Amino acid sequence: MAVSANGGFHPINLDDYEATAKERLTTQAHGYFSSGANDQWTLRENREAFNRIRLRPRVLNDVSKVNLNTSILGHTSTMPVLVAPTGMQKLAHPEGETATARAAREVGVPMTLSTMSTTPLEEVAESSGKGLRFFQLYVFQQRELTVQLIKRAEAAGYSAIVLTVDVPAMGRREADLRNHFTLPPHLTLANFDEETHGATRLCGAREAARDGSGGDFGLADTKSALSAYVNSMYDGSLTWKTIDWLKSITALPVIVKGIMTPEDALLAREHGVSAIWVSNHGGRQLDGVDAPITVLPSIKQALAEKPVMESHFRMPTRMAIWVDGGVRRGSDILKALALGADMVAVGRPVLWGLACGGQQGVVDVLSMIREELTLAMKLAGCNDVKKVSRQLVRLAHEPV
Ligand SMILES: Cc1cc2nc3c(=O)[nH]c(=O)nc-3n(C[C@H](O)[C@H](O)[C@H](O)COP(=O)(O)O)c2cc1C
Ligand SMILES: CC(C)CC(=O)C(=O)O
Repeated sequence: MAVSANGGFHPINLDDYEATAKERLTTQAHGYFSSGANDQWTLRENREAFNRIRLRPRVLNDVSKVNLNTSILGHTSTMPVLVAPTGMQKLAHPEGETATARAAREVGVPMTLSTMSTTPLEEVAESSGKGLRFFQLYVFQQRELTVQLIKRAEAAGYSAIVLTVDVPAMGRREADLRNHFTLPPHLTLANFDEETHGATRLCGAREAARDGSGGDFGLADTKSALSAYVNSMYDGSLTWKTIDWLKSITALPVIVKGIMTPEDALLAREHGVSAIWVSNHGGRQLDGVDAPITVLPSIKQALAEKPVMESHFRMPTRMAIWVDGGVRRGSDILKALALGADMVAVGRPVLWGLACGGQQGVVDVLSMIREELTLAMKLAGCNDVKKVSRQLVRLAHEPV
């Protein structure tokens, strides 16, 4: 049980954080954080897919010390884990994104800040100082607004732009429709001001839908203010040329988040991105798609089979692979690394930690992940994340 008889909170795994967070959050906030799209098949599959992957431990390999240090975009992370972008974190805790960023810095892992932050990106940067931060970008129909966001992220010391490409329209999150999701009056989308953006608050969904500048408004937009907002503000016309445009206006590395097929992974590399982020948005967009961990091996293989040589040095171009979705155990991270991921991201567990204990709660969640990963490495006979190989796992269709 997550909460002891005296009301103390003694979590022993990430699910305990989730159970306690549910008790502490409003119905609207918990519904927004936890839910997936439609029947939530993909949301469940993100977890279940990990259960179908078996580990193949080796023994007698001196695991008295385990090295988790990982290089990422020329920086160092104390483990191959990063914080995924999640919107509106002040719904979880009054210190919201600031607490998450400080916690990530304390633990020594990168934090990705969402465009949909309830704290201005500059304030997050200032409060977390030298911590490694990436900025997640949604492209707005107002292109100038998008350019301003990028310039501000550069000026504030973010080290990469993570372009999310799996939200050309809002996924159908039925919990949000049932709860008539909106931001409470004391919170705003803090990266924008009312004058330039016109919608720093998700006000009444019905009005937002009616006032929107474009898009087809359906039932969802009259029931969820977030749905109305996204469908009226985001640019649904993005193409691969958008990557070229983005690269032409920023010198920061560009990461594309939301890749789910080998075809798109190859295209991403052709367009010169620094990393692809294999993700189905935590099961919140298209229900019925595979889990990222399921598609990861075919993406890895396609990239290896068709290497691209850098013209000058004749070296294969190295595009990193990051993955997220349903990671709740240290052994999940080990499986993802074995199947070809360079970095593994966590979304909801960080929100549960934030809801349970603010900055310290997020530190505790990330520390628990580190402890579990270290133990999984030891028990699998691997003493360095750089040495994790494909031989460490067996997929269901492979012989024992
Ligand atoms: C409440 C919530 C808000 C999210 N907001 C964003 C966002 O603003 N931008 C984005 O690219 N992804 C967003 N995501 C997706 C996460 O970055 C990530 O892909 C997903 O949560 C990973 O799955 P997990 O929660 O099972 O770890 C959000 C996810 C959740 C649960
Ligand atoms: C505005 C939303 C699209 C933010 C988001 O990415 C999410 O809630 O999953």
